[in-house]
Amino acid sequence: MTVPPDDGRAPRSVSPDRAPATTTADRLPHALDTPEIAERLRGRRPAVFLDYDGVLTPIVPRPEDAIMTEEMRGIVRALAARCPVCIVSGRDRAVVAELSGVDDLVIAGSHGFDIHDPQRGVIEHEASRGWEDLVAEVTERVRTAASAIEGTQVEPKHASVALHDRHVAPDERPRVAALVDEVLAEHPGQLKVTPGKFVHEIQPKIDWNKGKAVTHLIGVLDLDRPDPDGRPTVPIYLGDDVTDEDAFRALAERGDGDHREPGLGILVIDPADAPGRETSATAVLATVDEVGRFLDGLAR
Ligand SMILES: O=P(O)(O)OC[C@H]1O[C@H](O[C@H]2O[C@H](CO)[C@@H](O)[C@H](O)[C@H]2O)[C@H](O)[C@@H](O)[C@@H]1O
Repeated sequence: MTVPPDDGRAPRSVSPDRAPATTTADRLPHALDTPEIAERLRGRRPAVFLDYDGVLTPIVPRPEDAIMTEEMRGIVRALAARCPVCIVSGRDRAVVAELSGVDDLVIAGSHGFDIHDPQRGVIEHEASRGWEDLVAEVTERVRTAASAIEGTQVEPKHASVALHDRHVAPDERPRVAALVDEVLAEHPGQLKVTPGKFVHEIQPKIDWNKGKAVTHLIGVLDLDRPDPDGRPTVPIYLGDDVTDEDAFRALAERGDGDHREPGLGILVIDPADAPGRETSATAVLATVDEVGRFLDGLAR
């Protein structure tokens, strides 16, 4: 295992019994270097949950250009032939299916609000519906107001609206934040905003997130039961964003005093870019290429 430089704090381990609740990105072991991950998976089956942007594709200037490469597609398909694989994205699931070119996987789109399994169809849950009119109204409001701010991009989604400001002049970005605050204030208690990479995600204020979606999927897909070879399942979640922390936490909390295998959270980030980033992940991968190598290793 790679041990970060000694600064007086205990080094981070991927072993669940010694893992603190959170750490910082620069203190995480590297997922390709640590034998502890292979150890945790020995005699067990992985179930892999994959965020899309920043994990399966690099972050690019325009959302519509984040197309998964043929190579990554091949790796994901090979992995899906060996174990359960689901994509869990902030994007709409139809968009994930289109950009990834993979339509035979379980996809939890719209931050887990909209889940679909090619075998079971739409997977219902407590946050599946009831917010449609609110989201439609807010999308229109944001679209109209954002047209006055140069460089904004509005991405309407199934259960949210994303207001991108990557191409807004830095001194104009406070106007975007003020617009988001205004919209939230117009719907007291009904909306929440989740931060992302140069994007404000306005969603219904419902206690639902990627962590809850992953936990729900583990139940629906019956992953807490041994597989046909009698192996227990270790869920693994790979993500790069703040919204992925809900999933890291959900997996870290599993197995605490119950019969289930605790999961592994893998943060995809170059720790040099965000050394102080607090995380509940258990290991790190620095790039999308490293994600490919890690998944390729799991698929063999
Ligand atoms: O949960 P994810 O699959 O990671 O999706 C998060 C958001 O990703 C997209 O926006 C981000 O990636 C774009 C392409 O690299 C980039 O141009 C943008 O600046 C990023 O914020 C997507 O457009 C959003 O809807 C997702 O919620």
